Amino acid sequence: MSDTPIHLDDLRQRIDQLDGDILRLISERANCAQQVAHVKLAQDKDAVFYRPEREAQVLRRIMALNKGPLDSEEMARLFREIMSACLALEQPVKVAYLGPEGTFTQQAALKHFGESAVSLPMAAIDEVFREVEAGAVNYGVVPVENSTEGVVNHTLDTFMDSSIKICGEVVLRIHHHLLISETTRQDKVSRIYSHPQSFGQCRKWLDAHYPHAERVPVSSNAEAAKLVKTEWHSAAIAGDMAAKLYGLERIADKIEDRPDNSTRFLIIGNQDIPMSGEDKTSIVVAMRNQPGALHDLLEPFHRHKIDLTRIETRPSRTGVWNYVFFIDFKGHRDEPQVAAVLEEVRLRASELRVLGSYPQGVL
Ligand SMILES: O=C(O)C(=O)C[C@]1(C(=O)O)C=C[C@@H](O)C=C1
Repeated sequence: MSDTPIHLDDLRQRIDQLDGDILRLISERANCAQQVAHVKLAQDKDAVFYRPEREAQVLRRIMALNKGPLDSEEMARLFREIMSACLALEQPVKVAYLGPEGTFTQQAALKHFGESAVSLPMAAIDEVFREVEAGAVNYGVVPVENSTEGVVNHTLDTFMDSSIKICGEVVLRIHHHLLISETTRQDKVSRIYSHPQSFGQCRKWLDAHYPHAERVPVSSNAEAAKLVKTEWHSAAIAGDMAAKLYGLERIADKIEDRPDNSTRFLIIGNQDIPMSGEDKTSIVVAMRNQPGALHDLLEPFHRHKIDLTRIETRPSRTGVWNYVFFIDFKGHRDEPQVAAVLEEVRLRASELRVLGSYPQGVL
């Protein structure tokens, strides 16, 4: 360290200079993105502007290049927003999510697409699927599994009746808080509203701190936050977005039982996504009802050394789908190894649908 004193004014002058440079470079980048849009349109009048595989590559590269002092996730988040704004210049992306406003699903949508995306709340998971299928929005965001509470069955079931594709995934750390409004008598809380999954994730904390409060399940955490506004003896369990949206006070922070509590969301769309280099594939398979069916199904994955990341069984809802398995694994359907496994599985199964190959979540 040199002994020369550092002056605040000098540092601020340097920051002003750097901000000027950053501004110029971001504008140059935005100009490039506009030119990309022209090139895409010249190639195809129905060009798709959002390219998840490219976005994943950009973010991964930034994280690899980063030398600090900002941590790589923080840096990638900044670039996430720059890309989101650049994409909005090409064409604003419209995203439906499981609402209402203030849900974790909205937070996941913004984390994945950035703040420049237009996000639209839907009342139910099926509605998100329908809006995407109808082309009313470009993409949808739905929850699929939570590390504490397990799978969101409704999302998996909806895939069985739909031709929608999976275009991406995003994992969100879920922090729950106990929230009250300005009219709540904090010492008189006798009722707590939340989504059933959130009650499940905060069970031990509630047993220890509010064993006698009535737990009232509602359709979303945001709905819970809204209800608290009108009742002086009630509290809600919800996340930061809902707390901010309804102006509630946090009286207990991060009350989830497991500190690593997280939820995985899927990005759904009508598009096949090219390889990004680090991808996942999701399939749904129906097997004939016979002994050894599951072994037959999994054996090719084992032989080709393909890494399974999840397997779920759902009851079949038609005669054809005796056993239905939802399987996620590492790799892209265009990789020869993966293509070979899919071919083998197709021969053994009574039905196979590839729901999508997509970049593994980066942020
Ligand atoms: O490379 C592209 O295809 C672009 O449109 C540029 C860009 C970017 O800003 O880097 C913007 C949007 C896409 O989703 C991916 C990347």
